[in-house]
Amino acid sequence: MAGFDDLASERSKAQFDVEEMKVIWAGSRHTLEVSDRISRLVANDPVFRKDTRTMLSRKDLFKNTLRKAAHAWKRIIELRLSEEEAAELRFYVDEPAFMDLHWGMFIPTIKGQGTEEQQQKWLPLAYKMKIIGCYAQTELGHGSNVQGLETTATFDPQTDEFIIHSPTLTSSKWWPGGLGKVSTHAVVYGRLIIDSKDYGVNGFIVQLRSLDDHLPLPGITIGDIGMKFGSGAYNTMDNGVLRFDHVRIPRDQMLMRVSQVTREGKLVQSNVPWQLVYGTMVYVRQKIVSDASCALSRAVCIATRYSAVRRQFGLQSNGIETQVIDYKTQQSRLFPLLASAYAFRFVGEWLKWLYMDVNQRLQASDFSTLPEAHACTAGLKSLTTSATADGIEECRKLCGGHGYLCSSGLPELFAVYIPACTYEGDNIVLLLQVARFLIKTVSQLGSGKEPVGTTVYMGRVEQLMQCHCAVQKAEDWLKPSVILEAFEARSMRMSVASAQNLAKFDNQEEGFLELSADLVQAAVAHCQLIVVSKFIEKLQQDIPGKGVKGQLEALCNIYALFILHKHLGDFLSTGCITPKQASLANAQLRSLYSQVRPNAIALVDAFNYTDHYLSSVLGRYDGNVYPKLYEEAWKDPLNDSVVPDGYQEYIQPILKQQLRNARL
Ligand SMILES: CCCCCCCC/C=C\CCCCCCCCCCC/C=C/C(=O)SCCNC(=O)CCNC(=O)[C@H](O)C(C)(C)COP(=O)(O)OP(=O)(O)OC[C@H]1O[C@@H](n2cnc3c(N)ncnc32)[C@H](O)[C@@H]1OP(=O)(O)O
Ligand SMILES: Cc1cc2nc3c(=O)[nH]c(=O)nc-3n(C[C@H](O)[C@H](O)[C@H](O)COP(=O)(O)OP(=O)(O)OC[C@H]3O[C@@H](n4cnc5c(N)ncnc54)[C@H](O)[C@@H]3O)c2cc1C
Repeated sequence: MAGFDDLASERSKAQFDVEEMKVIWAGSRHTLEVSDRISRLVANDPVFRKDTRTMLSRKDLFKNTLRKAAHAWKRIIELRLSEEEAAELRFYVDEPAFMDLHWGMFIPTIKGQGTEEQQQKWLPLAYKMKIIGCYAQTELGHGSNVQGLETTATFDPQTDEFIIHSPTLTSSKWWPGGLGKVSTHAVVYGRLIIDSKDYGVNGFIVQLRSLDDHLPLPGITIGDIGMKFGSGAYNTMDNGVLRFDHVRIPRDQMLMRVSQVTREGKLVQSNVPWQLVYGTMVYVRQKIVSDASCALSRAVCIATRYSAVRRQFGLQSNGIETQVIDYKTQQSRLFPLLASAYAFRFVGEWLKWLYMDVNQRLQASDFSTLPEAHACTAGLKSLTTSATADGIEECRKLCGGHGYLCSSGLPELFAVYIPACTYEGDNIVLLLQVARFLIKTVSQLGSGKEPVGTTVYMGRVEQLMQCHCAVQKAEDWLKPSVILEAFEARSMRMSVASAQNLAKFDNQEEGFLELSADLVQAAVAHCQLIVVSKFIEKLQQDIPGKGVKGQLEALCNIYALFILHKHLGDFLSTGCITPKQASLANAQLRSLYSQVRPNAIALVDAFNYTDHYLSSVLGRYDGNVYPKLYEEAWKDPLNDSVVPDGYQEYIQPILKQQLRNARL
């Protein structure tokens, strides 16, 4: 039967060891074992079913999410799951919920911005979930502009308390996940006011609801901000609104690692940079990059399997039509996304390492790598989430009409994913941060301050401003050194050109605003260079397993040459390559697609996703698409009755009217 046979035959064609590729994808044999075991545990538990999600009303959907979260927590306790296993469980439960903000933002904020004493007081309560917290930063009037927040925290020396207040409508907290209906506590960001002087934004731990009856405490107004894009999707989350009317909290509930307020009302700065108040965002942006590879690989897995099952046109001698995956246009849209999923996986791995390294340095009072960590997390968060959101939509189109059905799993994946382009920093705003970092780095060249980390290449500015790409034949594009130089030269030249244009302005801030669209492109070029270089570095590691390294090399080259093709204007206009070399790159790309084609199904099998996680009829492991699509359609509540509700009120009268008109 079509589907079963197609995918089995595809799997038999694979030219590499899929089991070893699973280890590479997971990160280690241990991680693969944990992920495999937990994914099956979730798939086999009826409470974690997902199939009715898009048909539930908001209230039922939300209650179902609460049920799942409570059940997840119960299983975590019963099975004594480690933090790693619990995180895998959350991943495979696959539903945004208040727990994400509690574990992903509230706890990390206390850890990163609280003093030892504050951590000792609050963390045990949070770890045992005796309190549930969220991250209340964004307001109705300001999200990107954190320094523009209006909530006030005024110190009252009489009572040794802060008075938390929402002075305007636009100061209402707006968006925090978990806030609307669940959280008992929040880290609230507000302006620290002492003796009428504004000391800027800081974090405060505020209790919101009673631990007895869950009612908001006096002076606090809370609710959900309403339905969001798509059915199911992010509507499992209670993004909330919050207002304070002179709510008092003890002084020791200001997070005081960065600066302290004494009993006398004096502000004392510690030796850590004030930017640490933004530290949780660096942590979460790093996590979001890893998540991007998961979301993109999931969509790619669905589209690749379906493309091997789906046949259209091109009747062959054996009477069978062509698999759509064999069309070159399908390959040229699908395989770069497959390559991007792997590329984002490896850059995510590296970013996790970078974050851990920065954290260790911070503990030892070495703050030197914080600007680089901020630029990398901001830039890569922006690059990977934008590409993933676009990629999921492309996968939907790659699945033709059936991709538009909820049972394909793609519409809900798209709807739940796209806010990643906005939350934790709007993607353009974040690229502008990278641009500032690049301009600063360029301005310091030749000053004796050597560029570090991902900007080391800028130290070779003279060479990179003049070099000429050495490619003479298509295969030359397979050399990592050739690819790296082209990407480095493009990024260097775009940053230098931006810096030179900026220097023409008397007022640098005005110049930055005027040139911001170009600056964003320079930032994108730098971030793409990071992704390419981290993929190349990954290939320099010991990679066991028959044929595994070869497949990864092909994917790395596809990613790089696809980006080169997509941004050809940059590469040509900066003179990094010639039009002839561009056309050789394109020829090489086509040849790489042919190389990946027989391995495509095995390359998506290596993600090791269960059918439960994919929740897609089109992406089923067994390829049994058509009977299941047919079966799925009959489950729609609209098919509960043969004649629909409303027939007598609305259809019959029309038909009768038509009959009468016809008689006239
Ligand atoms: C089912 C249940 C199971 C239970 C299982 C339990 C186990 C579960 C385990 C784990 C689950 C974990 C899940 C984790 C995933 C989390 C989920 C995520 C969901 C997402 C929710 C979304 C949350 C949010 O959106 S929070 C709000 C985020 N807001 C923003 O991002 C705002 C964006 N704006 C900014 O960041 C900044 O204001 C700015 C960057 C735009 C800067 O503005 P600007 O005014 O220009 O600059 P200024 O503020 O003055 O700063 C100047 C200097 O500071 C430097 N700088 C800026 N930002 C940073 C930074 N973050 N770090 C370091 N330095 C920074 C900047 O470069 C300037 O430096 P300079 O040297 O002066 O140039
Ligand atoms: C699903 C979801 C969950 C969220 N969860 C939380 C949460 O838990 N806690 C929390 O505190 N917040 C949360 N947020 C809020 C989120 O962090 C902000 O929405 C985000 O930071 C963007 O800010 P904004 O809404 O103010 O966008 P704006 O800044 O108003 O953006 C609007 C437009 O203006 C552009 N723009 C803005 N500034 C500039 C500039 N300087 N230069 C050029 N263009 C600019 C942007 O690119 C964008 O196109 C969440 C948001 C969403 C969608």
